[in-house]
Amino acid sequence: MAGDKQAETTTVPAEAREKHARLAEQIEEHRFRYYVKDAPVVSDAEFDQLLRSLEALEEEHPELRTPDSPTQKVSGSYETEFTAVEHRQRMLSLDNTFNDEEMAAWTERIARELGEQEYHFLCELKVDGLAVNLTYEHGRLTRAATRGDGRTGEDITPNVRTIAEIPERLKGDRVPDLVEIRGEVYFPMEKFQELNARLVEAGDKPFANPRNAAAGSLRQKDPRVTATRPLHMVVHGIGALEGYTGLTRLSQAYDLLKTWGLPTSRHNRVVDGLDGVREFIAHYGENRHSVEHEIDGVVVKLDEIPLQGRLGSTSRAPRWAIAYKYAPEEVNTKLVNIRVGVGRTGRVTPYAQVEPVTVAGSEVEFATLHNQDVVKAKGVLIGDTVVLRKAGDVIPEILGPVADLRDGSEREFVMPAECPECGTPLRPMKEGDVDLRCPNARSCPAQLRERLFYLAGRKALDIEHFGYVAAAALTAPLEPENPPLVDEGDLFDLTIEQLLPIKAYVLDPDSGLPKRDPKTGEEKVATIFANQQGEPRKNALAMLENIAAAKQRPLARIITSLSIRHVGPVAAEALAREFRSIERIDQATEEELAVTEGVGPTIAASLKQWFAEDWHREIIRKWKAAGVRMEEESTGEDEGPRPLEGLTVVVTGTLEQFTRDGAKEALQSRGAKVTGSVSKKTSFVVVGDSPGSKYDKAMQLKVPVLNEDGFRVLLEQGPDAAAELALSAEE
Ligand SMILES: NC(=O)c1ccc[n+]([C@@H]2O[C@H](COP(=O)([O-])OP(=O)(O)OC[C@H]3O[C@@H](n4cnc5c(N)ncnc54)[C@H](O)[C@@H]3O)[C@@H](O)[C@H]2O)c1
Ligand SMILES: [Zn+2]
Repeated sequence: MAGDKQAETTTVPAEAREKHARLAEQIEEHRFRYYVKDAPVVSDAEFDQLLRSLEALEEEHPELRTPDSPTQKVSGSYETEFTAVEHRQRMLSLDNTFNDEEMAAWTERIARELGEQEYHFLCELKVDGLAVNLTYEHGRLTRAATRGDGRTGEDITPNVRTIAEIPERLKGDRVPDLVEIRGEVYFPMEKFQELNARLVEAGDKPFANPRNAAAGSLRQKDPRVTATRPLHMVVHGIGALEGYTGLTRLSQAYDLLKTWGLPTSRHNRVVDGLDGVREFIAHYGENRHSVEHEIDGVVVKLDEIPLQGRLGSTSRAPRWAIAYKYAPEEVNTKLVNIRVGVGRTGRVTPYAQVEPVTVAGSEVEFATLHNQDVVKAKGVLIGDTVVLRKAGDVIPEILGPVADLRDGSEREFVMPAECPECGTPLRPMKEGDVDLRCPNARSCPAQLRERLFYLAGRKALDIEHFGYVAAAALTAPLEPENPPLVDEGDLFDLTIEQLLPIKAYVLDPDSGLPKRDPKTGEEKVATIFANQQGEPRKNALAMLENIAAAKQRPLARIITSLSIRHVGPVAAEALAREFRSIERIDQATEEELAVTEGVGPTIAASLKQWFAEDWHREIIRKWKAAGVRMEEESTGEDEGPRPLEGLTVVVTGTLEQFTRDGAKEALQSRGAKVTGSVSKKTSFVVVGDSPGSKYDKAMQLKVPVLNEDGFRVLLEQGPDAAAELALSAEE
């Protein structure tokens, strides 16, 4: 008994106390870098993780939860260059949930506390920007401040006045004597790179991400600088209110704010209960990138204002609202190297190799950098810690460097002057082009490998068992010395005897780099087409069979497979339809080509250039001799262009600009088949509002899903362009 008593009064173990102090200090340091310097050195997710650890520790040892713990405060208060101003009503932070369970627990708590009361949830987007407080007195903007520690913020009135969206005067004749408007100021993602480019050019530090850019832009000593930044605002709350009564629902208050001319959100939705909340969370989880600003989650609030008052707040956050955070799309990682790759058309593009990180559910090791000017504009140095973003299905990209972590060992990237694979001096294709190209189109191993890989791919000849490794092995093997293919010409004459002795690197399809043995670290080399006994592998035989079968692909696919610049599957289809043979395309004049529907002058010029190369003509000659289809019978009927031929499309939900029949007709007139149920054979599912089960089925079967914008792209630009916009569960 005495022992138990003893245990109860025992103070927190020294170890836990030290851990608490260490964490608290780290958190304060990060907050200072984030809120005062606008230059955090860890990602938000890492920061949230630290805060969560501190909370867990305090859960275990409640004595550690003192009022000045970082878990109990709204950010911190710091000396800054700005004048301090008191908020009339405190500005709070929000408690976070990270999964459905936590969200359900919160709604249960609300239900328990409110008992019989009727209530609604107001779902909003959690705008990724910085919080500001606008004070309007008799309809006039008299002050704008940052959140600060929630009681005292920084006076940024002149800066906020430069934001066009924020009214100097509220509209309408019934405005309150005084009102505090809370909202989020954000910097649009698409303008972000422009800003960093300008900063780098002027010798200033670039921002790590758009949120820091918003905060840094707003917290400028000179408001003329702020005025040059494309800042926007979304209103998400009301603080003090005097001389106005009768507001009972927050959703209605927003309607009112809108009539006063304030920038309210068009995404808010009032729902009845947890199911509605879940739907909202799911919807914006899917459509995160069709919103005009970045979001890091959603915020769920009790809509009834009197009930908000009844639930009250803690020192840090209201009890009547909660944030739900989506999986982070930004992580910090190290930029290990910048490499250059050579594409199918010889374009040489730098790309980033980073320390592998998991982001948005997948491991990322490479990120695109487009060209040497982009590298410069982003202001990243090799060796930098960088912010890497992977948004949805988009290719990972580097946002910017964490400049504060530099130690002087970082170095600038220098674009090579020569092709990394064939040594030919690089040059722009045309004067004024930013992109550099390797002009050695025929035998640059990189270009040939990429062309073959494309030729065998789904968009062109669709040759199974002919992937990246085979393409590399056939064009640049380690043995024998002379590769079986020096261009595409001999593709259809390959024999198994040629394949068996080939030794080559086993390549990683993502990077094109040799795979390494995890134990020895050595690059993996293998006989690609033969087994250890020197007999043909099954795949090799299947590949040859499939190559032979590909000779009879439709003419349009044969044209596509030639990798003629600008001639993708859609243009190839148009050419095949109009000319019906390679020979007739060759013989057509540039004018004839240019006036062909779906072709146009750029493609016409490119075709003429292509056919002017002897080695290209030689490919055609060899293919023809090998029995590749070079012409197509006319079907006789004049059908007009059918760019969607062969596609099966399902339309579900309500579209804004099309009736269901209208959508169907638009598809059918372009040659697509429209069906009512989703299967693995469906090419696209077009979804409008409230799509229902077909949408779920599409996700389940990994069929590409298009929203209305994507649908329009499908109609106007064809399946390839639309596929890039498709949402899919693939990952
Ligand atoms: N990387 C770092 O070093 C670092 C340091 C400190 C804070 N942070 C990050 O800063 C963020 C801010 O932290 P926080 O304490 O303000 O908490 P928070 O961002 O999790 O939530 C509170 C804030 O959300 C904002 N908000 C956006 N949309 C809203 C809406 N519709 N309704 C109500 N509020 C809305 C408000 O400004 C509010 O103050 C967090 O994401 C945190 O990870 C990062
Ligand atoms: Zn080259």
